[in-house]
Amino acid sequence: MTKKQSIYTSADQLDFTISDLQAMPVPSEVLMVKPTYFDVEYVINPHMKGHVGRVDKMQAQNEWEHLADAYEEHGFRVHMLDGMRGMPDMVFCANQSLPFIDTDGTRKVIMSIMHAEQRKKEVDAIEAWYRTQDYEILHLDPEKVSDFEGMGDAIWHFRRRLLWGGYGFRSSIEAYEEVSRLLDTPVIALELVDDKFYHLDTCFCSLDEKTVLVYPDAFTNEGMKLIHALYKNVIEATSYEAEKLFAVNAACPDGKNVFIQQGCTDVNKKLRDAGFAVHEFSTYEFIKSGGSVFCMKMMLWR
Ligand SMILES: NC(=O)NCCC[C@H](N)C(=O)O
Repeated sequence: MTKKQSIYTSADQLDFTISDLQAMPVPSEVLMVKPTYFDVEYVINPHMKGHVGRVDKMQAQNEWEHLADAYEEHGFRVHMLDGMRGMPDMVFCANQSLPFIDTDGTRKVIMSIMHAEQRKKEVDAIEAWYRTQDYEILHLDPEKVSDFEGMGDAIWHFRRRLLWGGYGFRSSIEAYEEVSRLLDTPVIALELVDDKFYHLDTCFCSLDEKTVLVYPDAFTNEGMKLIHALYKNVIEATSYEAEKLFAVNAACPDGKNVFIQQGCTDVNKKLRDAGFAVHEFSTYEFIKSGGSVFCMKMMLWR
């Protein structure tokens, strides 16, 4: 596909369909950061309010282990990185980077520029791990980009070279000009309008090439038009399940199996009706910090 434009912010700019885009392999490995030092120590999103010092560490460890086991049971190799003292949010390892595989098989990663001061030092810790993994490491120009929180906001279309990029709270739209240039990939930029859905991964879950799970009120009308223009099936979560159960912060690592927080009855029925297998997990301790299944891992290519 010859790209006329790299960043798309409205549906009338679209000059391609999904089938015009190059294919991208599905990741086969997962990075998870152990929750040893996970806690709620500060408030940088609305979900953390009232939860400072209230994490049940033992329960968090159990929840994390069940999730890690599930990736292994589904055939993914899981890299488990030690958490670090003083970095209570490092366990949300979707946020410090955006990995990528090039058309020639080169593995690259763009390191984040965290918006929250409290989380900035996590990026060096994750970068040090990528250095042991033969990834080409790329950095955004801090003169041009103030913030970009990796796969919290930048989500690959399943199996296609197209990036969906949320902006407004933790990442700025300028980041996507840089990301698009560095990865030579078009980006659909979606403005986020509700601070309870401060990362794209709280309101947009790419399930397969044709299907996405969203919480519509987190987007502008134009954003929803873009989503409907490129996805045949748009599954919508209710406000209760999206906000209280983080239903949309689910993960569908293989286009078939959806890993999701327990109790999302309405979304689960819609997922099953659409042909997906649903696997429920308790992530209540992590929801206290504003995260759930999706942001507790990073998908990687081997
Ligand atoms: N949604 C995500 O991608 N990550 C969850 C991050 C939670 C963390 N307490 C934060 O506010 O940055």
